[in-house]
Amino acid sequence: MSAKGLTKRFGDLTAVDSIDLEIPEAAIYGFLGPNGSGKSTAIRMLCGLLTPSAGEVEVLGYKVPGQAEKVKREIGYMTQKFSLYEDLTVTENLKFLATVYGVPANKLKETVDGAVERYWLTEQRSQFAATLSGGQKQRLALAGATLHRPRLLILDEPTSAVDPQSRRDFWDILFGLAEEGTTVLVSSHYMDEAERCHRLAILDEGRVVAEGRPRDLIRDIGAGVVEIETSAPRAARDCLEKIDGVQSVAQLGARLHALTAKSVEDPEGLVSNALKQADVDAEVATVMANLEDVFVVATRLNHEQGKSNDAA
Ligand SMILES: Nc1ncnc2c1ncn2[C@@H]1O[C@H](COP(=O)(O)OP(=O)(O)OP(=O)(O)O)[C@@H](O)[C@H]1O
Repeated sequence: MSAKGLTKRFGDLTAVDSIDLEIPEAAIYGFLGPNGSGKSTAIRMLCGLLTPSAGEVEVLGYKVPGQAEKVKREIGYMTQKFSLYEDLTVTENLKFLATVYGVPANKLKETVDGAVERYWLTEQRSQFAATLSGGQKQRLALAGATLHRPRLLILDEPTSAVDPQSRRDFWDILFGLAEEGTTVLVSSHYMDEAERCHRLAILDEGRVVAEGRPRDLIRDIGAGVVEIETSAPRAARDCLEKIDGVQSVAQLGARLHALTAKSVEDPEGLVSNALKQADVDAEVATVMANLEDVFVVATRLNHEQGKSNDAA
């Protein structure tokens, strides 16, 4: 599927600003970005749920917005605030949804049983939805969103509020669906989740600021990444933020990551000398970037370009 010049304006606000995308089929494609960066709006336009202000989309062989109605029949959609009937059991929920999707009566049992098994809900099949754990509820919601075997599955921040194991289980299921040919669009602000996508677009203020396979984005970050381990992170940060060539300093767990400009030839030396001069005890090492670093560099560039466009 592809998008060209896709734009959405809400009054004065440009929520999605002329984005171009090429999304491979049968892959998991991620949208990563902070709150309000336009992920949901972009995804909703891509699958025909929201009419663009400008631009064109080609999806599942259809043109959007013209053929949006046709696309809608072939998508499964699950958002963070999925709704289940809490006072119906797992199988009753699925039976109800299958009926809504128009699964014929003689196929209902087979469809529901298949979903129960595939989404690891066999033990809970007679349990009321209200009594399921967060991860089980989420699998039930996904089972519901895929009962009609959609070719395109849209997941809008699907794994907020579930634990890491449930998140991993959920992703195992997604990989299975993609292998069978489903295209999955997923929005997230979790880096670990974004890292699992086959490809991803990083959005900032409605623009695509980086796009590609996670490992390529990491390899091509265009910045030096220096990891700092210290018992005085605040002092280290204060010191490094004043140094020319250091573009940003972010705390990642117990460590700091300093990102240095492309032009800096010896990032580790620069950081290490600055800390020594400021009397901050620290261990310093050059490390591979991670997606969070990529995200920081890409959004920073976007803001700098925005500022220079404003000044021009
Ligand atoms: N129907 C609407 N009317 C007016 N403004 C809207 C509407 N939908 C979205 N917006 C605005 O468009 C911008 C992008 O919103 P969007 O929901 O696409 O961001 P997001 O990246 O998905 O954010 P989040 O991670 O919080 O879901 C926001 O500033 C939001 O307030």
